[in-house]
Amino acid sequence: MEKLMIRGGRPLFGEVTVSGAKNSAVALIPAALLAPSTTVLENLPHIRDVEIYEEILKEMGAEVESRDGELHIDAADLTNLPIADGKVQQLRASYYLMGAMLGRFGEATVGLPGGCNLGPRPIDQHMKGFEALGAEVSHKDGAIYLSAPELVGARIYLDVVSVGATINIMLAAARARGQTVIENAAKEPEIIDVATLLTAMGARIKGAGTDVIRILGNQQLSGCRHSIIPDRIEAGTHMVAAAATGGEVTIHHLIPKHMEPVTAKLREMGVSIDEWDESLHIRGGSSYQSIDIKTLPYPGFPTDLQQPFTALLTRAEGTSLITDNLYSSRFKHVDEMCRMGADIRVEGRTAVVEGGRSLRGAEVQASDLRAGAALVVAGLMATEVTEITGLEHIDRGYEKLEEKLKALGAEIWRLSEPD
Ligand SMILES: CC(=O)N[C@H]1[C@@H](OP(=O)(O)OP(=O)(O)OC[C@H]2O[C@@H](n3ccc(=O)[nH]c3=O)[C@H](O)[C@@H]2O)O[C@H](CO)[C@@H](O)[C@@H]1O
Ligand SMILES: C=C(OP(=O)(O)O)C(=O)O
Repeated sequence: MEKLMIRGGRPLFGEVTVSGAKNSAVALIPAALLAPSTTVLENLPHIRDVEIYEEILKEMGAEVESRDGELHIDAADLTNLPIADGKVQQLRASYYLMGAMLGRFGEATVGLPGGCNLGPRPIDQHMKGFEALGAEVSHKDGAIYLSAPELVGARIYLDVVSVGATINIMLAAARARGQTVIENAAKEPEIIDVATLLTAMGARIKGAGTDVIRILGNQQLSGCRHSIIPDRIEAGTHMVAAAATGGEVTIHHLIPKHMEPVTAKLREMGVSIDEWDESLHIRGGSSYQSIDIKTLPYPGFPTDLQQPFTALLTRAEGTSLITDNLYSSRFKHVDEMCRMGADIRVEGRTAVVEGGRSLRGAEVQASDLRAGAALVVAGLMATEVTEITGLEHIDRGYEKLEEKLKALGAEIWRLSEPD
């Protein structure tokens, strides 16, 4: 078993560079399967979700080679194997194999996805989209079977704003005959990234980044070269860690516009932030105001940073409220943080954080990716040593987290112990 050990209490100082976005990478890799040729993805993050995808693609007959931070995917000899179990359950974004394989072959068998356990995570809107494009959807032995004699563009209104459904429908629609219109689409930057790739492959896409996206399909897509956008959630995690330790950190390779909901909330607390074209400078203080946060689809405050913010808010003066409007049970970090001396209670979808508490090191477990990030932030703030287990969750989504924090002055190391 591996453990992350943190001796807290040291302010972070220095510079850190953000990696490519996890939630883009895991959509762009399956998108590359839509063309029977080679796509090169630059700025790929070295994270477990990407590694699992590479393994899945190799099993399906694609040639995959990782060199100099680039992933070369040659999908010419891709075979339409059922992808029913095993690796697909290790990550959430394996659901994009449905849209990609349906688009490429008109048929797909894909197991139900895994990913962070945040309460119910239905995929009914993905299925609604595939059906509108002409696919028949059936469930068999825990897998979903999709089949369409021909994919034909359609008008699809999403009942729920969903990142996954928007991208999955875009993938299948990129190879459909005619135009698809997605209404009430998600507006996340990762959706624009996918649209940029699909456009370079030969689809015509308008409106990505707004709530109406138009996709004119092309059955002759071809490979291309694409550079992945910076990870706004990793950037936000460093911003929170810098503020939480009262440090001073310059964060490079980010898009400040993507950080606006996070920047606004940190400024409201009293954190000083300077912005440049591709960098932010965070200057933490010794005391912060309490704030209220409500997570919403982009451009609202991201649910993926709700948990790390909870750790920071234990330092604020007064009571803060954090409501997660996307996931009803994204609070598994709370009990662990209470073991470290935090005073937080969960009331329905809201965490009530009593500020002004000093945290102390404890043995805690990361139950999901951002719970892990929250515990790392808590560990950096705490006195004494914090031991974090459940690192497989953190490794799904953060590239070299402890190396990056160590370079900022954190006392953090990984221990391997026999199980
Ligand atoms: C791999 C990836 O990109 N993961 C991100 C993606 O997850 P994911 O794509 O799973 O999240 P969605 O945007 O689809 O989910 C948003 C909300 O819609 C609901 N919903 C979603 C689909 C559906 O068919 N029916 C339905 O009811 C979900 O339960 C949730 O409450 O967006 C989330 C919201 O920003 C982020 O937390 C995840 O990091
Ligand atoms: C919830 C997340 O990931 P996933 O959707 O891959 O489980 C996340 O990145 O915070």
